[in-house]
Amino acid sequence: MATVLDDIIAGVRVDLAAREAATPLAELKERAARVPSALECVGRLKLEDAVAVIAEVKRSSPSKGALANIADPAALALEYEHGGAAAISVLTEQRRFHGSLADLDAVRAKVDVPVLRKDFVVTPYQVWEARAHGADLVLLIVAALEQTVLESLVERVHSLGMTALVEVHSAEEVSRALDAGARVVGVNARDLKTLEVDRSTFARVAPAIPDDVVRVAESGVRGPHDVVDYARSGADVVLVGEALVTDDAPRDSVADLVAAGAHPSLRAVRH
Ligand SMILES: O=C(O)c1ccccc1NCC(=O)[C@H](O)[C@H](O)COP(=O)(O)O
Repeated sequence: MATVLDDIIAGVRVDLAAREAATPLAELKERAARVPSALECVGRLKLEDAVAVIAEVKRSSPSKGALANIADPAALALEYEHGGAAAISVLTEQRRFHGSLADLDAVRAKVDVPVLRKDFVVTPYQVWEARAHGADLVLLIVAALEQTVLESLVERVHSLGMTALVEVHSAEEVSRALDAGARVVGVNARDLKTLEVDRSTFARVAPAIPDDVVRVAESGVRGPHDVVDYARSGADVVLVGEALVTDDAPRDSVADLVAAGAHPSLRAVRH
């Protein structure tokens, strides 16, 4: 039986075919050559004494439906940046998340911190698109990719100067991510088959991620206490969407998460 992830990817492939027909790869490559180089991300995400926050621009989701009417994604991203976000995640998938490459362009033009293209990337064309639209980071989901494809996509992301955020759900997938050359690994608490969020997934899976790799806890952060819990389980970074887009004061909320991640009581845990 097809999973939610399978359905999402089927739609992504249809939309991708239309974009490939409209914009040849050669044109994308020319555009990619004209945009500023990708920002270095590993150092900005693995901080000495604090948990970094990646704040997400997320209008809608398969699990919750419509979340927020984000008329100006760049303005929201700027609020996040002013709140102390280390990077901005922009969902570019259209059908289920109501995102777009135009959102990525708008955010890229507004903020100075790294920008993540958050999508269901299954071909090199989408990696070139990410770079052509100014992304610094690209999400690659292990569960969505054969190992040889994952390896070639990680290689392509890194060869274009970007950083792959390789998403896993189990220790076995961590091995695959590391074999593929991941330097940043995200453990998603959301099961992409059932859409259930289980925050304890991070604590189970993170020990399989070596210390020199950036550990990202994705999904399920409701507030500062979840940042603290993820940090105690070894997170270097938290990636937060819903809690921020449904908040009236996203800048303050990001600042609260950043402050929680920098709390002195976490220093002993992180050393
Ligand atoms: O959010 C969903 O419903 C979803 C469903 C299927 C695949 C991916 C999905 N979300 C992508 C994400 O990983 C989250 O947007 C991200 O981790 C932030 O999560 P949250 O803070 O819980 O919104």
